[in-house]
Amino acid sequence: MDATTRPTRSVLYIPGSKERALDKAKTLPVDAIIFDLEDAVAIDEKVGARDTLKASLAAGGYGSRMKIVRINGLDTQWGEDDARAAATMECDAVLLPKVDGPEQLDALAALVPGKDIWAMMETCKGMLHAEAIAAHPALKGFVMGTNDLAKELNTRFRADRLPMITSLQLCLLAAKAHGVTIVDGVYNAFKDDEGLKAECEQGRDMGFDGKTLIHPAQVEVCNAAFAPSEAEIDLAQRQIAAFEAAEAEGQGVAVVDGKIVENLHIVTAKKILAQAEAIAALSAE
Ligand SMILES: CC(C)(COP(=O)(O)OP(=O)(O)OC[C@H]1O[C@@H](n2cnc3c(N)ncnc32)[C@H](O)[C@@H]1OP(=O)(O)O)[C@@H](O)C(=O)NCCC(=O)NCCSC(=O)C[C@H](O)C(=O)O
Ligand SMILES: [Mg+2]
Repeated sequence: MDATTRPTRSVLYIPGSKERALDKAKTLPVDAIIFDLEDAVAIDEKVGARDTLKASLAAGGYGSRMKIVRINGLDTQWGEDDARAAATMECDAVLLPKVDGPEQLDALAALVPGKDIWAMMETCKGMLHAEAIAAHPALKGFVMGTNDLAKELNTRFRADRLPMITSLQLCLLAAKAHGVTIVDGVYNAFKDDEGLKAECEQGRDMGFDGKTLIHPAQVEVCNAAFAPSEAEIDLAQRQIAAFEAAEAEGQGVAVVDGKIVENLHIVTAKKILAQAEAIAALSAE
């Protein structure tokens, strides 16, 4: 499973200070976990959470779930020590909050040599510098921070997210242009399955690779929304078969369900099948 097919449908935040939640996550069918040292951890617990988290990651048990550690900003009193601690943790990536520009990633890269870096995209400056941030050589993923973004923009909550569509699109454009994974922001009302489903579907329609979550009850809805559906898998298989048959007859175009199928559609079809296989492999673990 490579970086392009590794599923990131569901990305669950876990407060790095909560041992019970750290243990619970080992049993949840999430594709990735953000072990949080930032906003989910109370000020009095910030320093202790580093040791709790380091011990939990060292003990293992998270299987093939991607392990991402979110540190505090480097401009806070905890950030640099968090980064030095994260550099020694059993994790796949370090996530920096409130990234305004690529120079902050340079500073983090010097503290966590060899680790992949992910960026929280949640400030107005970050939106305006999204392309330069995505282009950073250590940067492998974007996480939308829609709560902080709403705060900075002074938007009101709307189910259609119209006030932040431009920001979401700017980050999507930057991520796709540089082959970077991008996951959507959290849905705060964690008992509202219908609202979550609608926002997941909107995120999938827009091109997000997955969504960040705050509670185990959100995982199932999210995994379903960001996995290829049976209809999509069936269509992809028929497109590939039809295109191969057309090519064998010297044609460059096939027709499936009344719609043309060209080489570019086959690229998408093969990606869908690869994603479905990768998800099936995870489920079989
Ligand atoms: C929201 C919560 C505080 C609710 O917690 P709680 O009241 O304990 O929920 P439940 O009693 O329903 O929990 C049932 C069991 O599930 C475990 N649990 C709960 N949450 C998690 C979790 N996130 N990961 C793993 N396990 C979890 C409980 O321990 C219970 O287990 P058990 O007793 O064994 O059955 C809580 O869900 C929570 O703290 N969520 C995370 C909040 C968080 O991480 N916030 C920061 C990230 S959001 C953000 O910052 C986005 C961004 O920066 C932006 O700007 O938008
Ligand atoms: Mg935030």
